[in-house]
Amino acid sequence: MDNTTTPTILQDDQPLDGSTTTTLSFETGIHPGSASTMMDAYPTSVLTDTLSSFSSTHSSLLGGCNNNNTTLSSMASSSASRRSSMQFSKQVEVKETRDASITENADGFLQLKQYILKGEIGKGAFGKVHFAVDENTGVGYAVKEFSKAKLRKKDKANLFKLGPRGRGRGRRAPEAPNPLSTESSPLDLIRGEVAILKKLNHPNIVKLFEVLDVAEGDSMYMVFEWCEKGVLMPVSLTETYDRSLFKNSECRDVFQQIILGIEYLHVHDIVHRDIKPDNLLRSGDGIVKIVDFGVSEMFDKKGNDMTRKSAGSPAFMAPELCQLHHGEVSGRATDVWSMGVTLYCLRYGRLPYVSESILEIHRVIREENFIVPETEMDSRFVTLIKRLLEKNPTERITIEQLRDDPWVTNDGKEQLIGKEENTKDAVAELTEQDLRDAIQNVGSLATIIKAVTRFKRGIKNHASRASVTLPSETVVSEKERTQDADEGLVSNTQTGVEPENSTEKAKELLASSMDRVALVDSKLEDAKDQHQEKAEPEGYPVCDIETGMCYWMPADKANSTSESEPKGEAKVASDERRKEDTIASETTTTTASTLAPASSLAPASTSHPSSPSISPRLKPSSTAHNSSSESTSSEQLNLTPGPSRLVGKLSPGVLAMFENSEKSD
Ligand SMILES: Nc1ncnc2c1ncn2[C@@H]1O[C@H](COP(=O)(O)OP(=O)(O)OP(=O)(O)O)[C@@H](O)[C@H]1O
Repeated sequence: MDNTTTPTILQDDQPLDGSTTTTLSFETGIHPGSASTMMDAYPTSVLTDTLSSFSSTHSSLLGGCNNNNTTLSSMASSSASRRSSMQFSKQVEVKETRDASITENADGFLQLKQYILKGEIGKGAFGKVHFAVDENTGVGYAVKEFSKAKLRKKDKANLFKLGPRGRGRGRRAPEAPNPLSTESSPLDLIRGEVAILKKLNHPNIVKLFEVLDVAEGDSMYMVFEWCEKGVLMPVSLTETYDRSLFKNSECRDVFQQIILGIEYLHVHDIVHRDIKPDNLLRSGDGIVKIVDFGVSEMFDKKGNDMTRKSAGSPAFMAPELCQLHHGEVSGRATDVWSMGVTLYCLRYGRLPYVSESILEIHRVIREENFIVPETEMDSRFVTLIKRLLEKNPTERITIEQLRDDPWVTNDGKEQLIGKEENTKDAVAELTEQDLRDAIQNVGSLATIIKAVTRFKRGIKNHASRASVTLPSETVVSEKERTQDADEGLVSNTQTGVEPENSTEKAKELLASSMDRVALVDSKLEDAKDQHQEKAEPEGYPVCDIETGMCYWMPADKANSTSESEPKGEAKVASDERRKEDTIASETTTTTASTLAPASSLAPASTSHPSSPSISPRLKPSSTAHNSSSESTSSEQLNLTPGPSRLVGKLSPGVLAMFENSEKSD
């Protein structure tokens, strides 16, 4: 850890670099209406050739940009208003467009609906960020592009890491059924993030206006409020340099805005989990905007913020997250830690903990203490930063306590607006209406119910083909629900089943089953890749969804139950994954004892403690789902179960049914 740099600590009105002129202060006007606006606002590294090519020739278009927030106001007035009352804008409806197209307009710019993409202003992990102007209104936006392929890959990786409930960008509570994750549209890959952003209406949180999927091609887009002044400050993860951008008072003002934004999130049971200067942008009038809710989490139970998940940037991660198998931690407390690291960066221009490698930085964060430069003269700041970067999360300062902190309030002279006013303007909980809207966005309710019905029918048909006996109670209720769903919600009411219950159940089942299918698909894809590389004999991958192992099944061994010795297996599931619920546990309670006799089904012994139950997936001709396989026995279907109760649940029949249902829907 470097401790050689010694930032000069300055009084309230002095810039931290000790200079008398401010190079990038909030008062420094970045004037809208010319391409140089963006040149000033963004580090040159993120401005690409694309941008420079349009800057001179098309400045008129940019000049037409009519952002409401580009009126520059002084820092003093905006911070004063933040302390008395804040301007909460009206909640905007987030539009979803699923069949957008992207074309080149007469001026040579790409056009996405009414948005003219003027140039690249940044790069994210999943694609570029463009500056765009609405051709009708002249308002500027930041349009974030996502590669669907990259998102899918990440989503599948998340399935293994987190289980089906914790997938996607932006997550809902793990225990909650997630009707938003049915992935019937590519937009569902970002639905968690969209669902969170839809709920939020706060001056310090970036606004989302529209999400668009371009059916042809790999891209989809999120249209955000344009934060004209770009990132708050660039932070190097390895360098220890002094970068003095903020006056002491500016530093306080920025931190106050971060507190207000995070308080708003926390009160509404959302943790951001990736607070860092990179994710803090500024609008034209210097208002701090928290962005990037890609790893954020929304909790269903009021006040409960315990999570097992790790997310965020290593240098900003709380010590309790910097260890394997860390168990449940408070999401709110981890956000507060990241705020502490961010404040340290703002004040001293560098990170409190630096290291060349992730493992090392985790160790440093866990075990070492940061250094407060000797030149620091404000004891209030020293006390505050120590309370923020307190290693014990239960002793760490809370947002509530931050409100009264002497440095934050400048000894009470610069109080924050009240908590009630700050947090009033949000939809705190997902309502029934929200769920309905979300479902309508991924397809009509009828389609969902149809898909669930087909799925359940498939399970039942398959179960009977595999000599599986469903417990009578389950069979009856399955039958009832199937009929209900077949006949629509009206007949649900007629049969005494509450529509909501039935719908909820349907959504839950569909989400769970689609998760399961995605899981198997992704495992099979990995296994296929591996074996293609090794030039294995003709065959196909099979997957044991119980143990999470994938195997290569040579074609000639396909029907031989005694030849199912795995080889070349790829271990793909974690212990956590194995603990995840299963389709069986939600739909039927098939047990090993209800399966066909072990003699006809049991595989040869394997090197694994739990012998694999192998379900062929999209197997070529001999066992593919076709009319002849409809009536085959479990043996012919190559259901080679171990003790798993899941045998037969994800066989070709069920999977093919899903594929067909996806196509037809
Ligand atoms: N709303 C916005 N207004 C202006 N510039 C933005 C906006 N959003 C992003 N940018 C620019 O694009 C860059 C990349 O942003 P983005 O959030 O995509 O990156 P990221 O942190 O890698 O996120 P992710 O991991 O979600 O892709 C930012 O650093 C910023 O320069």
